[in-house]
Amino acid sequence: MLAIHFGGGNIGRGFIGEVLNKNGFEIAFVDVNKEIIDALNDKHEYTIELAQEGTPQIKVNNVYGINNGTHPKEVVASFEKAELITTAIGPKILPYIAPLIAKGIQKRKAAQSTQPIDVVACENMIGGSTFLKEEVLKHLEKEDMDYVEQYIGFPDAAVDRIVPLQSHEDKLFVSVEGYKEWVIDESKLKNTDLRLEGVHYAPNLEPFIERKLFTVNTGHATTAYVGKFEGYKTIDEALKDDKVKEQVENVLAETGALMVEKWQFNAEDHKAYITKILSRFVNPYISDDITRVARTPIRKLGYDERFIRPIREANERGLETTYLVKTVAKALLYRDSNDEESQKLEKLLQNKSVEEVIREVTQLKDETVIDRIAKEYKQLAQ
Ligand SMILES: NC(=O)C1=CN([C@@H]2O[C@H](COP(=O)(O)OP(=O)(O)OC[C@H]3O[C@@H](n4cnc5c(N)ncnc54)[C@H](O)[C@@H]3O)[C@@H](O)[C@H]2O)C=CC1
Ligand SMILES: O=P(O)(O)OC[C@H]1O[C@](O)(CO)[C@@H](O)[C@@H]1O
Repeated sequence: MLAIHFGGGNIGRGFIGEVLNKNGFEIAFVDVNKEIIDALNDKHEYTIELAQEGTPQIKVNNVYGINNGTHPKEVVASFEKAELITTAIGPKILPYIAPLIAKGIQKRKAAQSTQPIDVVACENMIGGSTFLKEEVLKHLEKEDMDYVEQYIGFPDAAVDRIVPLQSHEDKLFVSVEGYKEWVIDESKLKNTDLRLEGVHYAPNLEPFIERKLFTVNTGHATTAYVGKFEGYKTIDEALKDDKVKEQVENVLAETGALMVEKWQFNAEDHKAYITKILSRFVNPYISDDITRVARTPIRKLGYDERFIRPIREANERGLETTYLVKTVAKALLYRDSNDEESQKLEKLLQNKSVEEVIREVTQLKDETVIDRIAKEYKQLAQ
């Protein structure tokens, strides 16, 4: 059984690889990072270490690498015998791998394969696989459409495991937190015979992905933007400051109220979920750089992303958004000289009014919310 996984980075090796290996798959990691690909082809195995007491290790074997930059045809050829396709490559990169996936699908069609297969995007975004499908369809012909609809599934998914930026002498070694959650929308599966152990199949993914994105990712990003504003470098360091911690708790109370109202999560259970998530952020075995969690602020300030969507949806329901709005203002002030989007944001704010920048970046139409964010920003920027 072969699985093709796009993105041999932290979550690819540190989570998806572990699950696929446990389920008996041979894994072809597709990546443009030559060092990673060469190491995979040299060793055919790697080690995951759990960042918890005793630091237990897990071996992942039966793996190899394909460099899609230099060997795209090899990627396409491997689609013929693959039984699962996954990605963990970053939302912005999905359009760049879409042409290869389209060619791979055409390869299966040419081989008259009637074995259904699923393409699962494991990215931090709502509707990741659906978005990838739209990108893939752009590279297919009209006559391919029936084949895609019949045999190729793009079920959305949510993945949750904290894997910080890290660097080891062994390029494949990866340290991850013990906690893990991978949920796949079973309603969009085509290969319904394949059920991965370690994956939860949900008839309706939306509550899971929203609860995860608007708690783990909103909470983490709040820690990062507020923490950076207060002068910290790492997530755990920032959360030791009560000012930061309180803002994170207040933000999660706001998104929590929305989740409880929208999806009828039990309020007490949701409180316990928040407590669990906060304890993961301060895991003493992990040092997570603020720059990783805050990366690409323009994307994170997007219309359907971790701040703006809860603000919009809470407003529609008359719920509180004071601390979400305060955090967006701090995100606008986030600066990292190595982050292109942060640099772009700074330039935008130098050349346009903050109201214009908020409209452009968040796509918000509600002028009252735009004014509230702008007011907070102006106070902070003084
Ligand atoms: N690190 C984490 O804790 C988690 C990350 N995620 C999501 O997983 C995705 C990947 O995140 P990480 O693994 O942290 O990032 P990463 O940077 O460690 O891994 C991404 C990999 O994609 C490769 N890549 C970039 N452009 C490529 C291209 N055009 N073709 C082939 N490969 C390419 C990079 O070389 C890298 O190895 C993101 O969407 C992230 O939001 C989701 C849950 C947890
Ligand atoms: O990967 P993104 O979307 O840039 O956001 C980083 C977030 O993703 C995670 O790595 C996993 O959900 C979190 O630790 C962090 O909040």
